[in-house]
Amino acid sequence: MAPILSIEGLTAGYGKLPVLHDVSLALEQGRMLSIIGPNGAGKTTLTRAICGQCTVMSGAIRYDGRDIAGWPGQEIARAGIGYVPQSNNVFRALTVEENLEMSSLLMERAAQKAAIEAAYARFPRLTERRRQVGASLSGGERQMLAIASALLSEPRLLILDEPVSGLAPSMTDEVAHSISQIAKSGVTVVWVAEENPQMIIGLSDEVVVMTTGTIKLHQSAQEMLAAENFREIFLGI
Ligand SMILES: Nc1ncnc2c1ncn2[C@@H]1O[C@H](COP(=O)(O)OP(=O)(O)OP(=O)(O)O)[C@@H](O)[C@H]1O
Repeated sequence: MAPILSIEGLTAGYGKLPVLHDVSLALEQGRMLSIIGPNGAGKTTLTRAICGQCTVMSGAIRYDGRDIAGWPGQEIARAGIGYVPQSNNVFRALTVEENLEMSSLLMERAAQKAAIEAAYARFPRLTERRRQVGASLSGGERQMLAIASALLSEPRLLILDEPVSGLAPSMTDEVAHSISQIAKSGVTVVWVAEENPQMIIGLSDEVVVMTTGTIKLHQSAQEMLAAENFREIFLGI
């Protein structure tokens, strides 16, 4: 099967400054990939490059067979890639319900209603808070809303930047469980993980370790967890 995402020799960054250097990566449909690495390794920049939010200097980003490198973010979203950045990912002044409506504006009314109900079914916590504004949600509830909003357009690839960082342990478990369910439903998930790497890798199929704008290691989650130098990989990188 051809990979749903295939990155070849990608150099990308901000303005004229490259941050990613010659990055190559392939991911099959339905897999869950976690990206780990120290601060400044380029994890966020890699997710931004895929989603059309930084400058691609060279290389290809093939999604579903098409080279989307350099496409505007909106077209990439329309092609089926959902993106949840780490912060500023909900409309803070709007209620939960209004956030979901905003993210499904282009749908027909009946389809929109059904999609929003499906979002509440997936995240029951949001149902209880449907009249609360984004700014008043807890960190975990905000991530749930951001993920629910991204799912409304039914992406086949969902990219999440540190969705559980800074959350309380019980919220971390709840959000991580939801993401795992999303992956089980057939959506390909790319997940940037900073905290709780062991738990996140345990839920993933594959792991990429990044350092200084390059991919240092790409292996199965099982291999990574079984590696004798597992702790070194995290503490040493
Ligand atoms: N908007 C920007 N403009 C210029 N340089 C940037 C910008 N955003 C990030 N960088 C630089 O790109 C490099 C990689 O940052 P990036 O955020 O991708 O790393 P990261 O692995 O996600 O780390 P962190 O976990 O700290 O977010 C850093 O040196 C950072 O300073």
